[in-house]
Amino acid sequence: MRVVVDGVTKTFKDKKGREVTALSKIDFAIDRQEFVVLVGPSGCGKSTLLNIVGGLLSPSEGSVYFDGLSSAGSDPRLGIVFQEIALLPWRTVFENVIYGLEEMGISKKEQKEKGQYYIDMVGLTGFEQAFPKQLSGGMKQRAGIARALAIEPDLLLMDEPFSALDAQSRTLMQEELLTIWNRTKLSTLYVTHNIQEAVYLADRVIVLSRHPGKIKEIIRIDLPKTGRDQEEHRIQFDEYVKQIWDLIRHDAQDALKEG
Ligand SMILES: Nc1ncnc2c1ncn2[C@@H]1O[C@H](COP(=O)(O)OP(=O)(O)OP(=O)(O)O)[C@@H](O)[C@H]1O
Repeated sequence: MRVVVDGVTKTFKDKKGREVTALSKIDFAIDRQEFVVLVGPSGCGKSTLLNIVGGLLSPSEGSVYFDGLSSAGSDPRLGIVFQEIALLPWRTVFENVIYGLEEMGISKKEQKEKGQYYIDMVGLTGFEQAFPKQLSGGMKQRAGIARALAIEPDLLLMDEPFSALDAQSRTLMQEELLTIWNRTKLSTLYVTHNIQEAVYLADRVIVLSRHPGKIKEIIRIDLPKTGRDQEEHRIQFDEYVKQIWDLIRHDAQDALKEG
């Protein structure tokens, strides 16, 4: 799916009833089979923007288009993965993964085939009958990804999906996500505040600044999609990280002061 975000502005009312502009005149596109990462300091509006694209929030101004048509509210063609994966605790991994398929009303046989296919894809084979409380953080995240993929969405939205994981699990999940992405080639919008993660995953990185959230720069990561972390690409990889950090540093310092 091709996504166009056109002139999106979002204002909220703060506790004192004053208008706060969280996002101001945001324009960008996500091409078919493109992995776009939104990066920026705390409070720059990354989650707000992702929620607007996902139809969970409506913009104050501007529009979002899916394949040229104005999007309206939640759309069955979207798969969404949040930081806190809300698996249903009384359902097994398998039952959680097929949740969206049940809602779509497809046959039991197809639910079983698709559910198993995506459970295998995320590396949870053997855990079909486990309950969420029996899973590690990384496994829960895998189950959440399988659930989002099972509906075979046209657009995948991910909001800091690995930020609750320890550093090692996070690295492994990033690798795994790229492997999965290479198989599905889904148009993806991914939010993170982790610059290395952005450079590792993205075709393009959109750097946002804060107060109000605006696009500061869009950077194409001109490295092969797999093996970016290998020695031969290290200098270029580090240059991208530095370039993005230089764009964010000032805002990040301000965010830190404001707490
Ligand atoms: N429901 C809301 N009501 C009022 N203000 C809000 C609301 N949601 C977000 N904001 C404000 O909008 C701005 C952007 O918030 P948002 O959560 O999108 O930023 P973010 O970049 O995702 O931050 P973080 O990295 O800390 O999650 C912030 O100033 C935030 O306080």
